[in-house]
Amino acid sequence: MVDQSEDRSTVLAHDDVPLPVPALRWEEPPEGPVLVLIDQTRLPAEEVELVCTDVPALVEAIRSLAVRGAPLLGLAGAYGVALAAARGYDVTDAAEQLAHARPTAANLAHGVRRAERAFRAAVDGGAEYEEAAAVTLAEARALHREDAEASERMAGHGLALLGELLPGGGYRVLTHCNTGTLVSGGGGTAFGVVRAVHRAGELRRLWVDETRPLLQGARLTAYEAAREGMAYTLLTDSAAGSLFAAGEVDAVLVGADRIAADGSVANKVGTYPLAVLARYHHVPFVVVAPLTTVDLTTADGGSIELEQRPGHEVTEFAAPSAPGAGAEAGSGIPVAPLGAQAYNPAFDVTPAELITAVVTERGVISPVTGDALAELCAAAPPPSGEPLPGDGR
Ligand SMILES: CSC[C@@H](O)[C@@H](O)C(=O)COP(=O)(O)O
Repeated sequence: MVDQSEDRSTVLAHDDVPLPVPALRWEEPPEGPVLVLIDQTRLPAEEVELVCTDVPALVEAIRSLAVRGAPLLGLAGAYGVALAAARGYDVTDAAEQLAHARPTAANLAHGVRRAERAFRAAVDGGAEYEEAAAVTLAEARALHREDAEASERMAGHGLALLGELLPGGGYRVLTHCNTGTLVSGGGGTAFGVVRAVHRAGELRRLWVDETRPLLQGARLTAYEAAREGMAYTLLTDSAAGSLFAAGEVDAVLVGADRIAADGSVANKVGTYPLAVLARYHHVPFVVVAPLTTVDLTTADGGSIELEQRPGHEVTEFAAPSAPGAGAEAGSGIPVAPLGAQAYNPAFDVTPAELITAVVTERGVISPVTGDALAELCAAAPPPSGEPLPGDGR
């Protein structure tokens, strides 16, 4: 399969409209179905669409973070399988490539396996190939709708929770990474709650961690906050401590990439230090995530595979919005001596005991324990909790 991704080089004309600009959509031009993504590596300087016509192109978009964030990775995975089916590629091979494109977000393998199971069930049930492809696409669309609904429910639960934790309103919320419309079929996870707080007139300030090294906070959350008309302030990740010490943070809201059975949460690197700071300063630390992020097959935080990214993301500054910026060592501006070693985990793990509450579409867990998580999932266990044949984890 040849990488046929195409930079449509369209600067989207959405500057004057609030998000949601769909971060991902399915299109069926005469040449065949495609998955259209907003290239998140080029935001905020340019809103450029990336058109994926095959699975290797989508895998590359996932690895390069053109498409990113746990819930959106789930959708990309499911639509990727649908794309493989619709274009007549080997679905099993496509599912393997997609499921392992990045290791930490539970949603990716969940979305892939859900679509793959739908395809298999259709084929095993005697469906013609085209019909099975249509079933697979319908499954991806169903996941998309469910994710949008989950966003809405989490926003409602999160808003109510903040009202209980912090009576009086007028919150100063600190967030990390990017968790809004750009990562979801709907309004997002933690940022979805922030938006609900803002729309309720209760957001005094959004503190946005820049989120080193790839600046998802500075480039993406600030972009979403600006479009929502929020009062927001950007800070370097290392400035968070002094902000807590000054009493300027009322609550921390973050998303999650994988929640283990013991309630430990893997999220963007830098989340764990915020949880430690929040505990020391008696500030609520709240995780917002759909049940597709819960992985009951991973026993504890120590068993979560944490993606390690290339050192050049730390030793070089990528020029924002240059096509493929930062993708290759040597393509950015060096900020360290040549040959410097860099430690660059993409995620860290926050233990359950540091988390005030986990907000899901099905309700809020607080205190966060493995038992409470299992109970929440028990009514209808999240599909991500099922063993995933061939998932290799
Ligand atoms: C989008 S909700 C939670 C997480 O996916 C988010 O906080 C995050 O860590 C994303 O990491 P990224 O490496 O940008 O995909």
